[in-house]
Amino acid sequence: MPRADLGHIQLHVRDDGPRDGLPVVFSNALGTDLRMWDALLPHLAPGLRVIRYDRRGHGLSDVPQTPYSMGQLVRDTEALLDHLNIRACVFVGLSLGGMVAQGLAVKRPDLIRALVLSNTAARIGTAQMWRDRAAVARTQGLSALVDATMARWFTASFRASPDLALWRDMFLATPVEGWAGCAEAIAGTDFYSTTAGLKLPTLGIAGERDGSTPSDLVRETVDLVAGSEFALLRRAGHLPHVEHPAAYAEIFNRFLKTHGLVAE
Ligand SMILES: O=C(O)CC1=CCC(=O)O1
Repeated sequence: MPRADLGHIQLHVRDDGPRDGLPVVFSNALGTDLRMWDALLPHLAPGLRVIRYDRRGHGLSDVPQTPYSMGQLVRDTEALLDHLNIRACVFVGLSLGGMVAQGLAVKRPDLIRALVLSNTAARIGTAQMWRDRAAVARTQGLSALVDATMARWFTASFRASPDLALWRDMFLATPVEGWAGCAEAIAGTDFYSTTAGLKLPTLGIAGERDGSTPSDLVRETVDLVAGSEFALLRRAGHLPHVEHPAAYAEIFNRFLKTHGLVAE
């Protein structure tokens, strides 16, 4: 299914695996598209229905006129899951995707059975920082932000490898207005009080060398959810599933098994 028509927007989506498998929805980081999960998929437990999508303003999805709000990003995802007739999914959100995960879990608990908050937080950075970055993107282009972003996302050894090119290219291919609109949505987001009210199986994952959402920040958010679990990946940055896909999947698969979501 290339693009889902949700009425107010068309989003690029991939819906793979058996229709009757446990639905697992992956929600991307700012400046990435659904290919960001490619390396992880071969390591996931068998039999899952895997749904990935490009957020508004990213990848092959529509780029509506800005401003965007977090409420709109959550509504887009809600509409997508309703469109695909998905209920009780495992929702994996990384960074901005993890903010959407928190907002969606509060708004539509019927859609989410278990939550993975990866390299994310209830509030990321400061509002001014995101507004400043959005202004730089609009005036100078994403090329003015790419080096600093790669340094926050990846460890030095990964940055020295040929694999970095894919991520630079993906970031630079993001429509400027889409990136800036989503950055401004992050600027206006503070989920501390609402995330603290969540009651569902929740796994937090952090990277030891994450320059965007340091592990202590991720842990602080994950600890808001009673009974949550937390895992730290060593020698990993902001996208630990890219640098260590097998280790990331092992943590995820174990979480699914512990909660009886897949067979032992
Ligand atoms: O761009 C960054 O530093 C990291 C980031 C914050 C939100 C997101 O999705 O990526």
